[in-house]
Amino acid sequence: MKKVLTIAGSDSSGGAGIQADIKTFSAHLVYGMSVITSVTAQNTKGVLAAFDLPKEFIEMQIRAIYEDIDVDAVKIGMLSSSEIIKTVAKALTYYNAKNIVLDPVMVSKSGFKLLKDEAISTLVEDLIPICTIITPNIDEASLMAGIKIKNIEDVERACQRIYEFGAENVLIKGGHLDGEPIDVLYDGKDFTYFKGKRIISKNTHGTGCTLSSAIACNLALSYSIVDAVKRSKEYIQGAIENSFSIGYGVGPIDHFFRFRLNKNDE
Ligand SMILES: Nc1ncnc2c1ncn2[C@@H]1O[C@H](COP(=O)(O)OP(=O)(O)O)[C@@H](O)[C@H]1O
Ligand SMILES: Cc1ncc(COP(=O)(O)OP(=O)(O)O)c(N)n1
Repeated sequence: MKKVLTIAGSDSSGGAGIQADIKTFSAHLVYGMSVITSVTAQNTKGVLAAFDLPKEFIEMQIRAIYEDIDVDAVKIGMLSSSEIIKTVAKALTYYNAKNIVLDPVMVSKSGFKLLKDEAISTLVEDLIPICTIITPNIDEASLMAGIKIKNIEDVERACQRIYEFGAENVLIKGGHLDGEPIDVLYDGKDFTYFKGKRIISKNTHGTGCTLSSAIACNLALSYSIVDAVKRSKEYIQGAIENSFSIGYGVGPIDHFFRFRLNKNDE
């Protein structure tokens, strides 16, 4: 059984963060584990508050796992401060962690800041260089690359700029550009384009968390980077197609659509 770890924040409403990651791991039939960095009070309407765990306790959780269990891949999500980023980077370097997938979570869809502005440079300097792949959305890529992204040419330039920070691969997600969602992968040499079909749905809570977790699962399952992204893109497409409403705001996607015999299964 492959073993995959998420280091991320908790979403009380279950659509994003640790909860989305663990659901994705289960749907990929890998064994899921978690290191919680922050606890958010969150629902489909937005994030009410976030409470960071002490860095010593985050380090202790990482130690508990790596000193006992062989981790096949690790996905990193919400790390809200420079202090937490440095703690995670140092621990993963110490344990020689492999298959590191970084979703550089900055702001929730509802507009709540999940990463302090002053910590972006720490993310770039301390964490990106140890990552197998980083998966920013358009806004996150714009901020890191210092490029206003409006089209695919801008996406390609941003990929190259972020690659220079030291990640092995850069995947810029195209969900927030007009038209069909195209995600662009750059490995320092070639660009690969992953085209999706835009689904008109208000229920897209946790799409970024889910895509990065699926990539971690597929890397753990020994797929190449290109195949891992291709399979994860197919997975997110199906999960959004089967998204559903709970609450009054942005509802979740269906992590388990492949397991349902028909659409009316509860
Ligand atoms: N409406 C949509 N229809 C189909 N795919 C989408 C849609 N919105 C986002 N995606 C896909 O979901 C993944 C997450 O993308 P994105 O929404 O850009 O990231 P984030 O959730 O981090 O803001 C990407 O693979 C993107 O192409
Ligand atoms: C605890 C926590 N982590 C990450 C996010 C952001 O999730 P993401 O999939 O990038 O997008 P939205 O769910 O915000 O649409 C979050 N909200 N909470």
